[in-house]
Parts: sequence; C-alpha cells; structure tokens
Amino acid sequence: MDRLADVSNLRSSQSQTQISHLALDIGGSLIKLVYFCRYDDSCRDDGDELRSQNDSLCSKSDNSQPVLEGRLHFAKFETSKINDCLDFLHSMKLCLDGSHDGTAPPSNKIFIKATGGGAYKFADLFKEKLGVSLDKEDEMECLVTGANFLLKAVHQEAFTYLDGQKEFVQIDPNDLYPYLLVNIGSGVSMIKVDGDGKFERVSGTSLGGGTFWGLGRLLTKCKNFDELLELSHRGNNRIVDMLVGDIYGGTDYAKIGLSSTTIASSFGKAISDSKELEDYEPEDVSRSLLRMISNNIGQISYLNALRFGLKRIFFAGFFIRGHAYTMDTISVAVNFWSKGEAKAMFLRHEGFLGALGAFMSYEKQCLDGLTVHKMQQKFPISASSAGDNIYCSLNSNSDENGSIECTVYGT
Ligand SMILES: Nc1ncnc2c1ncn2[C@@H]1O[C@H](COP(=O)(O)OP(=O)(O)OP(=O)(O)O)[C@@H](O)[C@H]1O
Ligand SMILES: CC(C)(CO)[C@@H](O)C(=O)NCCC(=O)O
Repeated sequence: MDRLADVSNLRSSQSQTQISHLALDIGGSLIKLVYFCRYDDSCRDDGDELRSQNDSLCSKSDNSQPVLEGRLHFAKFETSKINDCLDFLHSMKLCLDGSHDGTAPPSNKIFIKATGGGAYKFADLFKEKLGVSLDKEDEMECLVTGANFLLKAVHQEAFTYLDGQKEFVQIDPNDLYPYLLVNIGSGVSMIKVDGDGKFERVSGTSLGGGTFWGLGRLLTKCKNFDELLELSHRGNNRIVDMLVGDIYGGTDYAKIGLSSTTIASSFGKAISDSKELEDYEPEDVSRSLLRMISNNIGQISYLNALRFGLKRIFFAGFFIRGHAYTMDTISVAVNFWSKGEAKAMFLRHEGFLGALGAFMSYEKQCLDGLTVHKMQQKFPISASSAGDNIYCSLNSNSDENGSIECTVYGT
C-alpha cells in the first residue's frame, strides 16, 4: 500500500532524530501514527526518550523555555497489515526502550497513547510483540481534540473545494464554535463541536469509506484503494446511474428543482437485463460508487447541520484523501441541499485527527505546551488547555506526507 512516508525513509530520518513521543489511531481500515522527532542539537533536556507516562516524558524547564524542538511526523499503515506497523515500531526500539543510553524502563512501564477500536482489539498484540501497553484514549474525544488543534493552530489547515477551486479559509480561533465535524473513516461519525472537550456525536452512517473500498474492490477487482480512486477519475457515472432525464425523456423536472442531469437513482441503470457486471467499465462503476457514497454523506451531514443550526461543516477522515472529485461531490451536495447556506470545508491533515488528539493527550497529562511554529512567522493562539501557548504554522509544502515543525514549551 501507499504509506505517508516509506518505511525506509522513516528509518533513515530516525537515525538523525530521536522519537520522543508517539501516538496511534488504530481504525477499522488504517492505522495512523503521529510521532515527534526532536532535533538532536536543539534539545535542551537530557534526552529522555519515550517512556512510561509517569516517568520522564514530563520533562520541564524554566518559564516558557523550549524543552524540545523537532518535527511532528505522520504515517499510516493498513490495519490488515498491522505487522508492518509493528515492524516499524520495533525499528524504533532504541528510542522506545532507552537502551542506547542505559535508561530503559521496565518494559511493562512503556505506554503509548492509542485510540480507535484497535487500541482495544490489538492491545495484547502490542504487549506481546513490543512489550508496550496501549494507553487508551476515547476515539471521539481524540477526533475533536485533533480537529480543534488543527483548526486553531495550523495555518491554512481548512479549505473549501468547489468547481475545481481550492480556497483556504481563515479560521478565527475565537469564533470557531459551533461546528459539525464529519469524520469519514470506514464508517462515518458526525459530531457537533461546541468547544474544547465540549461535543456530542449526533449521528453516523455505516455507508462510509469502508463501503466505497469494500464494494469497489468486489465490483472492479481493484487491488488497492488508490487504484480504485484513480479509476474513478476516468469514469462516467451516467453509464451506471439513472438520471432524472433518463426517466423524464431527457427533460428537467423543474417543478421540484431537479435538472435532467441530477442522479435519480444511483446504480439505477444496472437493473438492465441486458448487461452484466463484465459489460460495465470498472471506471464507470468506481465513479458511480464514489459519487453515491459522497453524495449520501454530504446530504446526511447537511441534515444534521440543519438540525442544530450549524453553518460550518468540516469533513475529515482518510476516505477523502484530498481527492478532487470526492470533495467536489460533497461540496455540491451540501451546497445543493442548503441552498448555499452551509459550507463544506476540508482539512489538510484529514486522516490524522484521532492520532493527533491522542498525541495531545500527553500534553494534557504532562507536557506543558505543544508549540508548532514556522521559521519565518509565528501566530500566537490560545491552546486547548489554559495557560498553554501555541505558535503555529505548517511547512508550506506539507501535504499528507508533511511534517510540522514544532517546539514543546515548558511554562
Ligand atoms: N491506502 C488506503 N488503504 C485503504 N483504505 C484507504 C486508503 N486510503 C484511504 N482509504 C480510505 O480511508 C478509509 C479509512 O479512513 P480512516 O483511516 O479515517 O478510518 P478508520 O480509522 O480506519 O475507520 P474507523 O474510524 O471507522 O474505524 C478506508 O475505508 C478507505 O475508504
Ligand atoms: C464505529 C466507529 C465509531 C469506529 O471508528 C465508526 O466506524 C462509525 O462511526 N461508524 C458508523 C456507525 C453508525 O453510526 O452507524
């Protein structure tokens, strides 16, 4: 599978840096990792590595002095290939167990923050293979913490996408709430967010990314997710979908606001007796499926936004993959149903909300402040917990392979 960063690159970058904190989000389809690599030469403390949560992770320094400077890195693995992830983590062993400097804590004291269902399902496997315990954090809470962090602290994190146009949205951290967070993973969660730690999961649907990938694999014989997405670029859904015009003899049904090109029934043309699956192009099937799932999520999201009077909807989760057609379809659905009242927005770190939230929970417990910054520019922003300082921006070329430069400050 594709990975955010090839494991060999990750390994070579590790040799120059030290991984001091790591958090995992183990979902139904993908495992997401967020880890902090300190810059060796800028580290102000004595170099404690990832340790037990009660131990020296909580390094302190003088007032507002940087205690760690480095980069937040992101990586992902397929959950079905969890052994690749375990191998990768095993390759961090030197950092994890502190054996390089003789400060290794007893293995039963090593904790890694983890969220998602896999934090429960695979806890024994992590213990058995790596000797580490997973310190479980609630999935919804992590999603919200991750979203709030990104939206408040990372410059140019949110954007709209309509008619092929991507536009970054300036978020005022003092005027962020309330909003609807729609996380499209294997399944979909819709969360009304009212503040830091103030949220309610108001809806969800099982027709999500897992449905697109699962049905798409069966129907097109694609071997991986990217191949399926790639196919959808080239397809024409009108071959598979039944349009209003197909039913109305080529005309609009203007009285109820439906144009002839509106999809009346996803996959509706496949009812034809004269065609079997082999007679359809996989490209067209993939496009129709992507449109069906994206439309449905866009519509349910809008209805939930309407239910609670929310004007802003942020879409996240790895289903999106920054894919133009997916974002366009979701945006059109929100725009269509809300008659232009509500706005669909997307996040650059779409798939890492949960892992970031789990990472931030180290901060709640012991780090005094995670500060993310860009060399040239600093944006002072109040952070998720009182007293913290977050200065932040994102390295401008950063996409899903991106890392974020940051500093952990002591107060
Ligand atoms: N390389 C990939 N391999 C498999 N699925 C991918 C890939 N890239 C994107 N996806 C899509 O992303 C979805 C998973 O997204 P995400 O990682 O956000 O959710 P998850 O945490 O695995 O699921 P859940 O939260 O429901 O447990 C997949 O179902 C698929 O639609
Ligand atoms: C079960 C979770 C929360 C696991 O991440 C997710 O896959 C989900 O929100 N599924 C949708 C379940 C539903 O509300 O119908």
